Amino acid sequence: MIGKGGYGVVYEVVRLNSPNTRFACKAELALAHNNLKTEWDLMTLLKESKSKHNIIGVELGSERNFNYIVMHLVGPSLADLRKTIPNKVVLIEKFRWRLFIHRDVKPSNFAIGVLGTEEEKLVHVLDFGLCRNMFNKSKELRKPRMKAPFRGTIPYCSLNIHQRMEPGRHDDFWSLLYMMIEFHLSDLPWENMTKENTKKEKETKIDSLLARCPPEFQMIRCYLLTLTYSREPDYVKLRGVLCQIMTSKKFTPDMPLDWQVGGPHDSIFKPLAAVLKHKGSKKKVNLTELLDLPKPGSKVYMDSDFPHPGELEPPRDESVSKSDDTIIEKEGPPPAPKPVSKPPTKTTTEPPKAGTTVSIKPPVIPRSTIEHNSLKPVPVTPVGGAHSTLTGHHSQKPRSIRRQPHLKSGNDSVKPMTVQTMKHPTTTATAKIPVPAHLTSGTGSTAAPVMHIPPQK
Ligand SMILES: Nc1ncnc2c1ncn2[C@@H]1O[C@H](COP(=O)(O)OP(=O)(O)OP(=O)(O)O)[C@@H](O)[C@H]1O
Repeated sequence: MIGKGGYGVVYEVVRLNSPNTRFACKAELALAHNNLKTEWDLMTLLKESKSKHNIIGVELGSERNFNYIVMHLVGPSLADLRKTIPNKVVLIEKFRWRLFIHRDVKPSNFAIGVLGTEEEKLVHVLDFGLCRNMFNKSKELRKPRMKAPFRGTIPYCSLNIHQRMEPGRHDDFWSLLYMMIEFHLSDLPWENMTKENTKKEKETKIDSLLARCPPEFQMIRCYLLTLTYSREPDYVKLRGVLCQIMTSKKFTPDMPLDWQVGGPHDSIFKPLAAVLKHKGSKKKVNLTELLDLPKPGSKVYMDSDFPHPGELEPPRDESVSKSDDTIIEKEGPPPAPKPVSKPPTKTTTEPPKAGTTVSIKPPVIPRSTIEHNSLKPVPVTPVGGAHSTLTGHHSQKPRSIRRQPHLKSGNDSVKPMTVQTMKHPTTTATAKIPVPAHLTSGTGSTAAPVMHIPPQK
């Protein structure tokens, strides 16, 4: 297991007939709304852009009460890196969304490429389960809903989202700004607070936090305050300000990154570098080309280029929708998983046919010694492999809220989980999947979920 989110688990997997090539497999309990299908559709769409920052999906499938995606493996997330690197410096590369908003921008949803490969210089965006298309079929901006259900992760969501306003493109940038503050100052004061207290802190602490950050952070904040749902962010301007932070810190694209050989923390990361092949490792990555930093003499953004809070009241968003093409996203408990008809009684020890199965555990290198018998933080000792979770503190990460199961109680903590064992139908491989308690109690099925990855067509 290499990652765990609020709704599923991510494993490093290998195809049995080619055990040296590793992939990642994200598995989730099948609910009425298949988030992994949304994620898959986005991956497919992004593939067209041929951006090196995309994660390539290999297979989408479902088996009994699980859905899964097999995708290219990446390295540690920025959340993992931040916990590992003492002075917590991370570079943020460019990214731009044209049609979709992510709605869950946070450090654990960005990951560098596999350590020790060319892609360790890239940052990939993960987890498209909450993405939303801002445009309808006629390519018009969808009308904002009067009230939008809470989606995202409390410490990183914007104040608009706290107020249940329709999330827009600027809200992803607010989350990015909170992330940048966190990286710069080591933490956010509201990290473990309730939703209500987090909102208050975000309202009252932002000035004092920004006073301790590079001046460009305040510029970004002032600019974001002028944006609304329908006002498209000026990506060139925002990128210009981000690049300016790089230049003012004297970072250059050819500098070794913190985790690279020759970088300030290579001794921590060297032992974790890739020892096995993974898909995509042959790509060459030229950061100078990719970052395309402004040439000397280009515009330098000043404080005066941005309105100050209070100087420009952002206009309220225009009309809200009465009934339009907006997908109705309900807030409230998710439906119980569909009852599963009798689990198969047939167990066979026949060897799997070549190319037809994917093992749940990589048989080549033992990664960690996690026993998922509770959701308490489990110490993980990385023992090798291209990717490492580094700290193993998955269960402490702030989790995304999709269809929030516990809103009525006003409690923002994550629901406890129980463990179900996934048995591979044709081999003896098993893996334990933590399952949120609200999905196993009551009318839900208690049958052990079974995961079988069908042959690739
Ligand atoms: N392709 C991948 N390769 C390697 N690790 C991955 C990959 N995809 C996800 N992970 C790891 O698994 C973690 C959880 O994945 P993801 O965010 O997609 O799950 P989630 O259930 O949607 O989580 P959350 O509730 O926190 O949003 C990530 O932070 C990352 O460390």
